[in-house]
Formats: sequence, structure tokens, C-alpha cells
Amino acid sequence: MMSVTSIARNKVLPFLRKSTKMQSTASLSSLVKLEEKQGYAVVSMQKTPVNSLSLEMIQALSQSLIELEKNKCKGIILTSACPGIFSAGLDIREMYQPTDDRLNQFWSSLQTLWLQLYGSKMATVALINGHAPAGGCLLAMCCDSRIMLNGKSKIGLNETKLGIVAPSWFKDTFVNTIGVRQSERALQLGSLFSPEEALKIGLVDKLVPDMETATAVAEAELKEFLQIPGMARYLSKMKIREAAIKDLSETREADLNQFVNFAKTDAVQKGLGLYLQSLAKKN
Ligand SMILES: CC/C=C\C/C=C\C/C=C\CC/C=C/CC(=O)SCCNC(=O)CCNC(=O)[C@H](O)C(C)(C)COP(=O)(O)OP(=O)(O)OC[C@H]1O[C@@H](n2cnc3c(N)ncnc32)[C@H](O)[C@@H]1OP(=O)(O)O
Repeated sequence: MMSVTSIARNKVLPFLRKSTKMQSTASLSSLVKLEEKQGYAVVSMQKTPVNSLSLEMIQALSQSLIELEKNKCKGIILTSACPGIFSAGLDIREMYQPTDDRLNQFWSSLQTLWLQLYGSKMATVALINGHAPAGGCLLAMCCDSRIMLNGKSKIGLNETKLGIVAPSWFKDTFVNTIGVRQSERALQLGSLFSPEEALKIGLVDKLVPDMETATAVAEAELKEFLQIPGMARYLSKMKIREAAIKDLSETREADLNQFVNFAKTDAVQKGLGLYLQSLAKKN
């Protein structure tokens, strides 16, 4: 007989039935480091220099989550091994002058990762130890709690600054985290927030002054979540998230087509090209 949890899981996580072409575990492990602790795991993104979310990086994160869930891991701390950067978001080079096949795989893998992490049964804490723009902010918002290192880093959904539009499921995640009014304003302006500002609007939950404190606070935060009976905690999380998860699960193909068509427009390609140039010029 199916448990209540597995029924709920089947209801909200139909994406698990889809198979995605995945790279071998060995080739992905250089991008994501998994450290097993007592009852939980630390997942460190280590794609230098900025943890940009390329197809391979997205698949590595997905594969890590699959393995951790298979091993009955109860919770994770998602963080970065790249100094000063949590994640620079989607790898812009994946969207600039792409081949159709790769662009399709890229977006479809991102959808899968979002569905997995946002709908995870595990308790999830993001330890944001550096910049987290766009897709980096999305990853952090998929977690149950966000601890951010105070300092010069910025976090937010800055897509409009690149001339692109955050898709509905990015918006839903944002709205579920900081509310409608703040999201409407920040999405239009492509706002990137300082840690203090992010704390004020509820985009992050706690600030920490240094990495030593950060690790201790993230562990304590995760343990607080893990003390709650797992099924009650998971089903409560789903009360907030299941509408967004169901929405993308049911419209994946349309969302993929919309992204591919939008990304390939001349205006978007021109904007992305200029943005890449501006990043290169900085150095
Ligand atoms: C009608 C439409 C309806 C619906 C819409 C449908 C579909 C939606 C369509 C599109 C949505 C797509 C969503 C996208 C979300 C994203 O995540 S876009 C990515 C946004 N990311 C950024 O803007 C961050 C850019 N990077 C930075 O600001 C800085 O690099 C950062 C502050 C992170 C770190 O600064 P610093 O330490 O100084 O490092 P550098 O800037 O020197 O960078 C080092 C090298 O890394 C390269 N790089 C940086 N970021 C990226 C990236 N995101 N992708 C690829 N490469 C990146 C940078 O160029 C440097 O490379 P180099 O060493 O010069 O070779």
C-alpha cells in the first residue's frame, strides 16, 4: 500500500516519471561536491570561476539530488566552493547562439532541477556565501531557508537588465518567497539586493558575518527543520509550493517552446551578446 507521503509525492511530482539524458556520475562529480554528515549532506557547487549553470552543471545538481534521495538523506545544505560567488545564474553562453538540441536539453534540465529542488522531501538550507543573481537566486529560493554571508554580494532576479524575462515559475518562486508587491517591483527593475536589503524583504532569513558562523548557523537551521516530523514538514511545504509545481509539470512542453522561441529572437540574442561583452570587458 502507498504511504500518504508517496501519494502526495506522486500527485505533485509527476516529473519524476520523465527520464532525462544524464551524464555519467563520474563526469559530473567534478562540478558538485557531496559531503555526507550525520543525517544530512553538504552539497557544494564547485564550477569555477562563478558556478554558472551550464547544462552539465544543472545535470550534476540534479544527479546529486537523485543520489541523496536514493540514499535516504534527510536534509542538505546547498552552498558554493567558489570564493565570493554562490552562483552567477544560468550560463549565458548556453543561451547565446545555441544549437536547437542543446538549448532544448538545457531548458528541460533546468525545469527538472527546479521541480526536484523546489519539491524536495529533504529539508533544504541554502548557505549563500556570495553573489546569487538570477538563476543563482532561484536555486537559493528553492530551499526552505536561506542564510546569507553579509558583505558586498548581491542577490535577486536581474533578468530584465539582460533584456530577458523571468519565466512564470521563477516569478512564482519569487512571489512565494517575498510576496506579490515586492516581486512585481523587483522583477520589473531587475533588482539586485544587498544582504541587508534581502533580509528586510524576506528574500533571505538570516545574515552571518563570516564563514565559520555561517556553517554553524546553517547546520543549526537545518537541524531545526529536521526535528519536525518529515511527512508533516514536507506536506506543509507543498501546501505553499504545489500550485506552482503542478503548473510547470503540466506545461513543460509549452514553457520549453516559449523559452526556445524567445531566446532565439534577434533582440534577445543581441542583448545577450552585449551582456557577455560587458562581462568580458570588466576583466
Ligand atoms: C515573451 C517572453 C515570455 C516568457 C519568457 C520565456 C522564457 C524566458 C527566457 C529567458 C529566461 C532566462 C533566464 C535566465 C536567468 C539567468 O540566470 S541569466 C544569468 C544572469 N546572471 C548574471 O547576470 C550574472 C552575470 N555575472 C556577474 O554579474 C558577475 O560575473 C558576478 C557578480 C557573478 C561575479 O563577478 P566577478 O567575481 O567579478 O567575476 P567576473 O564577472 O569577472 O566573471 C568571471 C568569468 O565568469 C563569466 N561569467 C560570469 N557570469 C556568467 C554567467 N552567468 N554565464 C556565463 N559566464 C559568466 C565572466 O564572463 C568571466 O568570464 P571570463 O573570465 O572573462 O572568460
